[in-house]
Amino acid sequence: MSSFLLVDAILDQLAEQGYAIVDGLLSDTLLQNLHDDLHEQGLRPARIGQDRLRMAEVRGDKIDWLDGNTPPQQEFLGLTQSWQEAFNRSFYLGLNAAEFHYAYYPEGGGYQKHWDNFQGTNARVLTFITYLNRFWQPGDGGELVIYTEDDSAVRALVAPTWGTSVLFFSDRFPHQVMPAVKPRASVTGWFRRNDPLVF
Ligand SMILES: O=C(O)CCC(=O)C(=O)O
Ligand SMILES: [Fe+2]
Repeated sequence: MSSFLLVDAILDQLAEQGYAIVDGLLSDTLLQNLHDDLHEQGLRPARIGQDRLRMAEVRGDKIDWLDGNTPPQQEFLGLTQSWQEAFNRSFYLGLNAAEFHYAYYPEGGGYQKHWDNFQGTNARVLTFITYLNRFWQPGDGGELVIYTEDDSAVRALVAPTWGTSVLFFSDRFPHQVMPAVKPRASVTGWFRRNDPLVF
């Protein structure tokens, strides 16, 4: 499927179920270049919440924010701009910013169940993840578990395989990363609505 049709598929799935799972949104070349770029960056242990505590038992990944300082980051961020416009056109979301980071979970790393907004904020509107694990097999763990909005059951289970992309409305779905048997890499980020009146 062409990437234009995939964006349409994402819009349809988001409208119908609040989340979308697609394969092939990014070209194989871009996936490879992002993968190589991730491994060249000096990733740092991720921090939790506004107090920026580091708690490896809650969240085991290392991250590096994309600032567009390499060609694959520039290409990726350009694509996210066009998607942001499509999301705004379809859903009137008023998205006006986006942020993305590489994430790398070492062997055994996971991320306990959480929502993606810090308490008392709702700037993160849409969560986006693309996985960069070429040889992921059943049994390697690291699945993304998306729970129902009332947090009563599992809604979807996503294996973090090469080129799989996931989007969901950040405020609606609690989710979790199961411990990975092998190191697990991704690009993760958020389309945001930053309130211009709040400083
Ligand atoms: O990598 C994933 O599948 C999800 C990551 C996540 O939930 C997060 O970074 O907030
Ligand atoms: Fe999350």
